[in-house]
Amino acid sequence: MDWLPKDPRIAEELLRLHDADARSTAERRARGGFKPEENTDDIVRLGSEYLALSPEEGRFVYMMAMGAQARTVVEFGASFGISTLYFAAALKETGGRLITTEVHPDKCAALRDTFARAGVEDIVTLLEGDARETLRQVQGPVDVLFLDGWKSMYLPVLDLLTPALRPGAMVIGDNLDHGSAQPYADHVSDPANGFLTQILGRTGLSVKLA
Ligand SMILES: C[S@@+](CC[C@H](N)C(=O)[O-])C[C@H]1O[C@@H](n2cnc3c(N)ncnc32)[C@H](O)[C@@H]1O
Repeated sequence: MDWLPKDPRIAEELLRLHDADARSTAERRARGGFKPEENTDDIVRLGSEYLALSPEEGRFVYMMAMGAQARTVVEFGASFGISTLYFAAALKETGGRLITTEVHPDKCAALRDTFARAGVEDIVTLLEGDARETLRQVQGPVDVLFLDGWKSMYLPVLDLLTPALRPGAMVIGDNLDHGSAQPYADHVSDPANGFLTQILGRTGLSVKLA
């Protein structure tokens, strides 16, 4: 890992989580990977899977939050908190806050412990439950929206939060190579819907037009 956020408690938690993710991914590969019917939006079955950002992707979302000098970031899909901690590191520097979401109860319990160890409880609010419901309470203006929950829900979550996004807000959609993210990719790729979008590898980077 060539870079980690400078905050020592966040860096230590990230090292632990990346290591645990690598072990869990190796075990899954040894079992033959996901079976086609497992690679679905099945919340309970994937409750022990990290499905997390790589260190490079984590650095990317940190850079986006820092570049935007974000005060409010919203995350759809925390899992065990790897992306969450990269955002929290940036927000510690910008003086901002992060609202994150997770539906799996075991993951929510683990997240609360992680946030305490990393010392970011005052920056991060975890909304436990289905983000399509819990995010209804978000007040704008939102500077950065990160989409990394189940891909078929990207567009409903974006629709829910679009009124709260400030002009120029950034929307980062991970894994747009998944077929179920296509309705979202089509929506943000049409400027008539109020976004300009660049696809970088499998990540969509969109900006909300004024
Ligand atoms: C790809 S993982 C997120 C990985 C995480 N961003 C990271 O980098 O560590 C997707 C997560 O979204 C959660 N999720 C899926 N649908 C959800 C929903 N409707 N509401 C809240 N969380 C959801 C899943 O339980 C899963 O933990």
